[in-house]
Amino acid sequence: MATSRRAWVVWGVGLVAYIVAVLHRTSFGVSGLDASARFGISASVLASFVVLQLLVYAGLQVPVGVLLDQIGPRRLLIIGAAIMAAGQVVLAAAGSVPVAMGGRVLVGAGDAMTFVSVLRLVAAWFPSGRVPVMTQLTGLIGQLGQVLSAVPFVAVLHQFGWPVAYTSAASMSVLVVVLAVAAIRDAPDVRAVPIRTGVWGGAGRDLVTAWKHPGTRLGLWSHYSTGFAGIVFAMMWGFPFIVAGQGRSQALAGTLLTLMVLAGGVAGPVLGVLVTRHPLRRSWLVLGVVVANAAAWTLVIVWPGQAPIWTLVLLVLSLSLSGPGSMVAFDFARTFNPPNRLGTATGIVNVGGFTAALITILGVGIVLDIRTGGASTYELDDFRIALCVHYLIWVSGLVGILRARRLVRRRMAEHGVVVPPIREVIERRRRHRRSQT
Ligand SMILES: N[C@@H](Cc1c[nH]cn1)C(=O)NCC(=O)O
Repeated sequence: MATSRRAWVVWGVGLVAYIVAVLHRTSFGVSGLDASARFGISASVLASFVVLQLLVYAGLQVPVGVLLDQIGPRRLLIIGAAIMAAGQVVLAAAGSVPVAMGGRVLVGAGDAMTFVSVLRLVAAWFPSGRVPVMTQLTGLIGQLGQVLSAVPFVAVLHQFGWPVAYTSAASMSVLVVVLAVAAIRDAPDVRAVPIRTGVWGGAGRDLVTAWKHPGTRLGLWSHYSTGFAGIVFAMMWGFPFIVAGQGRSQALAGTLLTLMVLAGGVAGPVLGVLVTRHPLRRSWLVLGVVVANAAAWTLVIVWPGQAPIWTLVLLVLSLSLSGPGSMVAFDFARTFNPPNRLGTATGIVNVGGFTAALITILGVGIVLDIRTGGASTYELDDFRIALCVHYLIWVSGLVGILRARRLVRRRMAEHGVVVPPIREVIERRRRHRRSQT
């Protein structure tokens, strides 16, 4: 299947929808100080907005995935954009914490519908060999939304104030609705992807079948183990750790976070190409990302006293693999499930990283609170202990990956596909190379 011009247009509009979703997702974080002043709230209440939003996002992934298989990506994307626009309008007008939280719930709900819809469009419109790279590019370019919230959104906020900033963010989603209505179709040949509009009876069965396939669970555990570390660092604890824990400047913290996004821009396409070239070795890519993340954090955590800058650079370079690594998980969902169950399977996979991030953000916060007795004056040693929550996720994730991988390989062997152990492959290649010299 060749890629048509229409495919690029559909992907382009889907991508704009995802960029705008990431803009909405991150807009509250960048207006934290203004939010504190506007609603008179403390840092912990502010953090609870992030937690609530992640909770709604993660909690809706499975129902949204099921819905995607029923109504198709075009409609779901449009509904998601409309809900996010409503959420940002509510926030623009909010004068109290409960109303503002209601706005964030709507944003989290609409956001939950966007990424899975775009991935479904990618799978439907692009040849399968191109899907891993297009998936990586989608995840990668989507993060531009974070830049849009950090720069133009903050500029409008400070120039024209809270209501104007949030209303203009809402208007971006109205634009997405218009573009999606005009340009998006579920698939090149709608009959090629059976969207079972109105057939809800099979949804529960699909959910069970998708879950029962070990390939879906391999995706879930892969997303869980790789995706969370980057989210935790970027959305919550990276900045405070560098500034309050490591005693570095805010400028350096900002530079390191930017470096993480830029390095992710290189890592994403590289991982996409590796997945295309070595589809039977995807789990090793995932395991490599987990080991790289854990090793870099361990180095920084055990370093006596303030860690040198090069270790912090190494940490953010390693964490830049987190987002792209988690995209490999969606490839498991895609290749182990038929198109009519892909939304459900993608939703299940996407629960992983966001749930793990939620647990870690809360866990680190709780340990910090216990250590400091609730005062928000954190020392390096407090962070050292609190950040160990990461290991719980890595260990449980690795167990999940290895168990699901064993079941996947057993199932593949039943269908005549035997994946030779990596040691055997390396040895075979070494012997082959020796015989040629
Ligand atoms: N892994 C992320 C996206 C990503 C890719 N590269 C950096 N981040 C993911 O799972 N995204 C889902 C979403 O809704 O953003």
